[in-house]
Formats: sequence, structure tokens, C-alpha cells
Amino acid sequence: MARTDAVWALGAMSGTSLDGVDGAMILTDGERIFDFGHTAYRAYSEAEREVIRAALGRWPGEVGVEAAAEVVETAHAALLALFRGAELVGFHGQTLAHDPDGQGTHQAGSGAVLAEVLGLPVVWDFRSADVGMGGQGAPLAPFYHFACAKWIGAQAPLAFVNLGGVSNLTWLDPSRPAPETPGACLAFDTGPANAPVNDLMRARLGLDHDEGGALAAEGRVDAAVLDAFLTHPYFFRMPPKSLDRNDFPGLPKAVAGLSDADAAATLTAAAAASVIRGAEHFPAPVERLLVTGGGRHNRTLMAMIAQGMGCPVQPVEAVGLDGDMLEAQAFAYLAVRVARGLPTSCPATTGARVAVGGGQISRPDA
Ligand SMILES: Nc1ncnc2c1ncn2[C@@H]1O[C@H](COP(=O)(O)OP(=O)(O)OP(=O)(O)O)[C@@H](O)[C@H]1O
Ligand SMILES: CC(=O)N[C@H]1[C@@H]2OC[C@@H](O2)[C@@H](O)[C@@H]1O[C@H](C)C(=O)O
Repeated sequence: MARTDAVWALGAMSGTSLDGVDGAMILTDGERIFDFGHTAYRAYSEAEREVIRAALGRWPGEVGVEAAAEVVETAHAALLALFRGAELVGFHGQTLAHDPDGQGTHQAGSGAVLAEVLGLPVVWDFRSADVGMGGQGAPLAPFYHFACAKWIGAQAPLAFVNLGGVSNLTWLDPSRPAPETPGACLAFDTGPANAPVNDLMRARLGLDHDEGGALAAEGRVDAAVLDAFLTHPYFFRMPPKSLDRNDFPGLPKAVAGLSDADAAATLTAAAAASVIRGAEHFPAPVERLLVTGGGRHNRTLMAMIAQGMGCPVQPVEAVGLDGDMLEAQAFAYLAVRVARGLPTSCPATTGARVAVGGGQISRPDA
């Protein structure tokens, strides 16, 4: 495709850490990245966050879900109205529950509502079609990671890890022509990342997160808790595989008797260990691990991961990417792929039976 086929797309993502909504524009034809545009962030207020938190784990029609959807739509409408020049919007929504092998996957917020408010076509509900094809419905960023690897001119296998509330890892070989080509990608969620540390900080100290990993740096990792964590059956499942935010309910209980610093150190070590375990599944060694998501600001977590990996571990800024906005960009990119009829996941990224184009498109006045 020539560059004339490229469009400016606007993506929006609100992740499992429930901090707020990221918005980012990219110029893409759904295959290559041509340019990056504006980015913006809108934090959820504490009241909004409470409404969403109260609906976590719930499914459409259940108590509190409608209120959460309204909060998500209002926050997105306010943020996305600030952007100019987008032709298409990719709206992820807020994951409230994720059980791909059972009840499915649930992202709150309607793209049809946003299409009316913004006056733009909105691609949304990115995960259901994949689950319908036997996939995990997550992670979906890997196809964008593949495009990023091409954009940075990578020649040899490399990996991306997103350290959000949950962490997901993408191994890829940029010498392959497309992300769905066999051997191009392997992706999966590795385990909990920041969510357990955030929950600890909130419950014990009334703080949002462990700034820079300072508290964890002061603590001692409890080896017995860490070893027990690593016996969780999830670590013995072959990828692709995915997680819900609260899939490790035993973890907060396991650190309940530890001091604040030791608990933070142990939860941070658990996040690092799950990434390192994940890397054992790589089909071939990588030249580097590029880190995206808020956890790359946690120096203790970064050091722990680096210690266990046999390759350089760098924030994505090292290659000119924006680690705070990569997921929002991913949903802009995926929206264009959906609009162009290109797949957004494949057997090696989600376990879907075949390559799938997820997402539905809502147009204003439809
Ligand atoms: N300066 C910092 N020091 C330590 N941790 C930080 C810092 N900045 C962000 N974080 C962590 O990163 C989290 C936010 O990460 P991010 O925005 O990538 O998550 P998310 O997109 O909501 O989650 P997911 O990718 O799982 O959907 C914060 O909740 C916090 O735990
Ligand atoms: C169901 C769901 O929303 N999963 C998220 C979550 O947050 C991180 C990890 O778990 C990942 O699988 C996914 O998000 C990213 C954006 C993805 O789909 O690639």
C-alpha cells in the first residue's frame, strides 16, 4: 500500500490499573506506521474510579455495570473531543471481567454512543470475535508491537513487555512479512504486574503506587512467598494464555504478614519473576526486551527483570517509542486494520483457531 492509503486514527485505552484514559493518534495504513500524532491523558476522578472498581468482575446486565459504562463513555468523550483531524477512532473500553474459557470477555462502554458524541466512526468490541474463534481475546497489542519492530528497523528477534496492571509479553521476528505469518509472533499475559503492588499501597498507605519502586527497594523479598506464587498453575500452561486483573487472589493474602517494605519487595519480585518465566517460552533468543507501560518507571521492578534476563532490558523510549501511549496507539492501529478487513490476532497471539479481525464499527447517525 502507498502512503496515500494511510489515515490518521485516534486510539483510546483505559487499562487494568484504573488510573485513567490514554488517547493517541497515529498515521497508518493498518500495516505500516507513518507518523505519530498528539497524545493526551485524562485521569479518572476518585469517584469515577470507585464506580468502575465496584463493577469489576461483573458481566453485562449485572448491578453497577451500566453506571461504570457511563463513567467510561463520559471520560472518553471528554478526552477524545480534544483531538482534531482523526478519521477513525479505536475505542478499547474498560475491561471489567475476562474469562475467555468461560463467560467471555467484558469491556464496558459503547462505541455506538461515542460515535454519536464524536461524529466519527468508532471501532470497538475488539476482543469478542477472537474469543468466539476459541481465542483468549488478549493480548491484542502484539500486532502493533510487530509494526513497531518494523518501524524501528529491527532485523533480529526481539520482545516487548507491557508492565500494566497485568503484564503481557510479545516475542517477534521482524524478518517475517506479517504478524499473522507462522513464526512471526508469540504472545501471552505473563502474570500480575503493578496491580497487586498498587492494591497493597492503597490498602496500607493510601497511595496509588510505589513511586519509582522506592518502598520495594527498601524491603527484602520473601523467598517462600515467591516460590509458592510460582507454583500457580498459570505458569505451567503453554501460551497463548491471558489473565483477568484479579486472577491471583492468593497473592495479597500471602504478603499480609509482611512489613510494608517486604510486602512491596515480594510483590514486585513476583511481577518480575512472571516476566522472566514467560521469557522461557521464547522460540528463539532476543536481542533485547523493550519495556512499555507504567511499570517501566519502577526502577526496582526494572532491575529485577534485568537481573533475570539474558539480554538488555530497556524502556521503549530507547528506540523512540512512547511507553505511556503505546497501548492507545495500538488501538488506533488495530481500528484501521479492522476498517481494512485485516486480522488483529492469530493462533500464536491469542490461540484463536485462525487469524481473526476483531471489532465492530459504529458510525454516527447509523
Ligand atoms: N513513577 C512510577 N513509579 C512506579 N510505578 C509507576 C510509576 N508510574 C506508573 N507506575 C505504575 O504503572 C501503573 C500504570 O501502568 P499502565 O498505565 O501501563 O497500566 P494500564 O494500562 O492501566 O494496565 P494494563 O496494561 O494492564 O491494562 C500505575 O498504576 C503504577 O502502578
Ligand atoms: C482483557 C484485557 O483487557 N486484557 C488486558 C490486560 O492488560 C494487560 C493484559 O491484560 C493484556 O492482555 C490486555 O491489554 C492489552 C492492551 C492487550 O490486549 O494487548
